[in-house]
Amino acid sequence: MESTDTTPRLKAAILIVSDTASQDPASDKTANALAPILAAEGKWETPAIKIVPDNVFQIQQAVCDWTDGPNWYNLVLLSGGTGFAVRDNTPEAVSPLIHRHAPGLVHGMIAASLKVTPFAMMARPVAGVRDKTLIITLPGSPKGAMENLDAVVKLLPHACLQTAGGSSRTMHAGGVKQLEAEAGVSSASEQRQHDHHHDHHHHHGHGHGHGHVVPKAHTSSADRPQSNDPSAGPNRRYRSSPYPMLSVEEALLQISEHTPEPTVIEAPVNPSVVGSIVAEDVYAAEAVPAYKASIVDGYAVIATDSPTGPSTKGIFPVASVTHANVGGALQPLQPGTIARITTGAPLPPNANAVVMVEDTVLASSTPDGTEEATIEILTGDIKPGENVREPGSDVTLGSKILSRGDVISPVGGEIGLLAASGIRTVKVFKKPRVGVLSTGDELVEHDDPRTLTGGQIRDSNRPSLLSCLQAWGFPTVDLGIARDTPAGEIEHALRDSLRGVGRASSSVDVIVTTGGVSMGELDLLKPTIERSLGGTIHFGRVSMKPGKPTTFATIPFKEAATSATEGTQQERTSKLIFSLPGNPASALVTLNLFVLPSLHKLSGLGESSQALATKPWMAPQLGLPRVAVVLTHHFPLDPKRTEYHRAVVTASRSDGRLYATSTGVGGTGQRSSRVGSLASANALVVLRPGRGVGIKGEIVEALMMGPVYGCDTRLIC
Ligand SMILES: Nc1nc2c(c(=O)[nH]1)N[C@H]1C(S)=C(S)[C@@H](COP(=O)(O)OP(=O)(O)OC[C@H]3O[C@@H](n4cnc5c(N)ncnc54)[C@H](O)[C@@H]3O)O[C@H]1N2
Ligand code: MOO
Ligand SMILES: [Mg+2]
Repeated sequence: MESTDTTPRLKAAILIVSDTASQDPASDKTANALAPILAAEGKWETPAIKIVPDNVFQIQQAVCDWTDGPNWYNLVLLSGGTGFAVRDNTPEAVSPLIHRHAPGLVHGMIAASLKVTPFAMMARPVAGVRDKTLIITLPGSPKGAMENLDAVVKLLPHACLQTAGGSSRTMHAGGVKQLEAEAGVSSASEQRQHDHHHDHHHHHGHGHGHGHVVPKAHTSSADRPQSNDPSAGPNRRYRSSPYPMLSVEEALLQISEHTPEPTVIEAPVNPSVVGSIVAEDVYAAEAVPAYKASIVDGYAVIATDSPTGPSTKGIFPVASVTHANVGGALQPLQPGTIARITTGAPLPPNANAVVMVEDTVLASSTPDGTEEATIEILTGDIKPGENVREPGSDVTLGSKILSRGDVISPVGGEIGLLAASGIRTVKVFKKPRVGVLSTGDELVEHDDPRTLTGGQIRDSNRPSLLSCLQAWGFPTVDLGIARDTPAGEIEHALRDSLRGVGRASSSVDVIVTTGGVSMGELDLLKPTIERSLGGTIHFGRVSMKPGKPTTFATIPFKEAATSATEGTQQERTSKLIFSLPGNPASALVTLNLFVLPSLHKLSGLGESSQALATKPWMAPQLGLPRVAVVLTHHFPLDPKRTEYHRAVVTASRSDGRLYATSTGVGGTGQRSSRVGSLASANALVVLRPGRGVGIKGEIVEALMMGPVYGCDTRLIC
């Protein structure tokens, strides 16, 4: 049936899910069987076709390529992987992507297949809407796929138009009745009854309620807690967190275990490499100095050790002049003459020492009066080698100048050494790129000039977290604000940042989000990570104050890696996501405590142990430096959670110790909503849980977030 109207055609895509066909595309017969069924309707463009293996992540990525972003398709059909075999996981891949399920289509397809074979009972199809795209899974066999598509194909244009936001009035005018007639479906009112009848198929709650068994941390994936299903509604949400409460140490261990090894890049020797860790020992490409050089401004002479040799004392003709950067070959110095020389300039051949200009006087000038003719040297005990740098005496050609694990510090010493030794590029560990996303319906850009209304608040987490990350030297991407509603906005923002589209021009390695990790019905991060992105939450609660609901997860991710020998190839990696609490002090404290060590590991700081042999006094340190501090007053203790109390640490000049003073005790001082508790703070004082207070004068551990600027004036410095 050829279409005679001129309305734009709908876009369809077919994803063949099959390990076999992905190895041998010619073995697939289903795509070619399905395309003519769509073509016969006259309403579809020629479908796009792609083949992937039975791999959840690859299926999801292929579907999202067709549903997300500006080039979305009206219809995505998947074929294969819907049965009971172990590798059949298409429904598991597609379900989390669906925002609104369409069980009617599923019933329709199964009913049609049951007329042909009872095996239809073993099909597990999924259908529903993601954004503006209708997604339907079909069986893998050409025959089964055709039967299923035949059962629903007449409805699809109408369904897709509604999905895409078309008005039902214009669509009705365009012939929904005709479509219904063609499809042989019931009238709209009958359809409503039908839907109602089958409504119980919506919303599969997981049945975890109060009193469910809380699994032990990280035994097996089957034991892992599962987040709330947000679509189940607030009356079905958990009333106690399913995530085990980890200690900070256990949480750090999880982070260390799941943070990938650092990757190596070749970087130019310039300020952009500061803060990087050297990945391969570096050997001097040039000697420093490359020639015999003067250390002072004066006169190059021929000195001798022999008591009977000629003295350097006396009047000598100035035979030549050498400046730094002298061009061409130097004339050898003749015995009995001297050569004027500047600091750093090469000595002429035969010269072996330099007399400082301060140890000489002018004896005579040239006839025109402009130049030195003879100079009197006042000292007779100049030794060979005096005031001379031998070639390679600062850096020997080929000697090791930096070791794997060394930090290229902002002090400038390492950059200087590399530059001096003729090193133009250096192998370092790649600094991770960090994306920062704020979540929450209440958030307003901090610089929005409008007056806040209702429950609106300024987004203070994003600027504060981005500033902190940049100050640590990591490249950052501002991922903006994702709203809790409409559903899917957080998921889209996370997917885009992983794929390097939208605000992230290239893919980020680590995502930091704030907000939405606790127990509220709009706390969507955990379910989004687990259910929509197929991620694994390694912890979702930590026994600490502030920061209790801090969440750490990995998301499987496949990215193209280019290898010089094999061209572009696919490589499986995972990305890290730190979902920090929304309370501003909690967000900043947990960024310092949990995100920094992971970024340090990704940057190769853990490799510094290699450099330890040469620097035994320096233990490699991931995360904030730990020091001992003396409390200048009583600090209240939390009975249950370890507290990271924001404090100003100062150094005493009199006893050399560090002293900690709280940024605010009592009242609202350390409240996790009060970001002001971090203003002026340079340390987190670690207070283990207990009764009463940490007593004035007690020595406790503190984590240094910033430099020690002041000395403690109350402590006699
Ligand atoms: N029933 C329970 N409620 C809460 C618990 C709990 O265990 N049981 N934990 C509390 C703790 S502790 C924290 S911390 C917070 C964490 O909250 P969420 O991570 O879920 O964050 P939100 O609910 O989205 O927001 C909390 C708070 O922070 C403000 N916020 C959010 N984003 C920003 C931002 N970008 N800039 C500034 N402020 C932000 C938000 O407006 C809220 O006021 O949960 C407790 N609740
Ligand atoms: O643990 Mo929350 O971060 O205190 O308020
Ligand atoms: Mg919340």
